[in-house]
Amino acid sequence: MVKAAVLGAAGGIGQPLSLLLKISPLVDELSLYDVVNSPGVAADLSHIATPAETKGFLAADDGLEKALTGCDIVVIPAGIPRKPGMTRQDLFTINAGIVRTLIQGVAKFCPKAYVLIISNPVNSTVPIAVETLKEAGVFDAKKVFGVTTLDVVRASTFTAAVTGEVDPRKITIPVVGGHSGETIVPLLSAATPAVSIPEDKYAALIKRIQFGGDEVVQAKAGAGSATLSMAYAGFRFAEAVLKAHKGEKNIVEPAFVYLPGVPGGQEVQAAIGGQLEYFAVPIELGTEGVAKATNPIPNVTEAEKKLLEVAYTGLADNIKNGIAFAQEKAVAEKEQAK
Ligand SMILES: NC(=O)C1=CN([C@@H]2O[C@H](COP(=O)(O)OP(=O)(O)OC[C@H]3O[C@@H](n4cnc5c(N)ncnc54)[C@H](O)[C@@H]3O)[C@@H](O)[C@H]2O)C=CC1
Ligand SMILES: O=C([O-])CC(=O)C(=O)O
Repeated sequence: MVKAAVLGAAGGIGQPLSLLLKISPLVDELSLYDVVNSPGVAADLSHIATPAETKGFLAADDGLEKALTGCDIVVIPAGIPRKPGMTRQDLFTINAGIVRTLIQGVAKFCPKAYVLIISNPVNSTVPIAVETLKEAGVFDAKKVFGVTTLDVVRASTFTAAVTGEVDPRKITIPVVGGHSGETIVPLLSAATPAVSIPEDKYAALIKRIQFGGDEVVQAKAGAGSATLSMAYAGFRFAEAVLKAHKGEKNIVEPAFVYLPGVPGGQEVQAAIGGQLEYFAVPIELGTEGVAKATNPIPNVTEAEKKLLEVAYTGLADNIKNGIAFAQEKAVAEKEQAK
């Protein structure tokens, strides 16, 4: 029996993501939680003739507790999206608190669940989640993921558009680092199968993958950011976690993880200079989450080395902000409780 929860289920990502989970044979029970409209979304989805029992919960009447109790996997797309002119870090003020509160719920009601964080800025919300779980004494690094799959999906799509491959799914490109602008590092040299990008197209392709989110934000012109492609990507990652949980082998997807706590993470940390505790790398998934983080950068090109250097600097700041926020809140809460 697998129980999944979507927190932020009534939103632009939450609704199509919940639809994909509802029609997945990997899910037996589906909890939809939001501060608005989740019972409506749940009633709608519940008419679909698939086995997953679907229920909606609001904050009132212990909704978060009811949604999360017994959950095996929690996917979190709660929080505000960008408008044109904003960076993902501009979302921190509001989304940091939302993620912390929801993770406190996870710590209390389903501490052993896989936690998939979509809410931006991922480079900071994941450290917030980790600090919050540590504070509650229930942190398992193997089960906490920042979802960067959309960068991997975009890398396939945009690279295929350059090489002329008609099916982008046939191209796999590791995308490492973080999830915003220049912290996103596509390693085209490690593509499988190998791809040949004309020199005069390389910089534009990298930029398009790094700033793919902006394309959607601008096209939606104030009505939000990527939702449908993100629902596809979020489901793809959730499905990978659940398939590996059931014992399927050789499932590898990049995700943003806490390196000191996962198998292989310390080697990756050393390979990226020893400073950063968080980094997106290809993860081999197993029955208990991360089975192994793999070092994706043993053979990077000079151009990729430069991209990585820029990413390290940006990431360090984003991570620091997330940790500081969670730690300050924890101290303030303890003071208040005295
Ligand atoms: N990791 C990634 O690759 C991507 C991340 N995102 C991020 O995902 C987040 C959600 O984006 P959208 O779905 O487009 O936004 P949206 O505004 O359409 O939906 C967000 C939902 O969260 C709900 N919400 C707000 N506060 C909540 C709380 N305390 N508890 C539960 N639910 C709460 C809202 O009621 C709303 O239904 C944004 O932060 C966005 O930047 C978006 C695209 C890609
Ligand atoms: O660009 C945004 O704000 C949403 C996002 O993370 C993406 O589309 O990659």
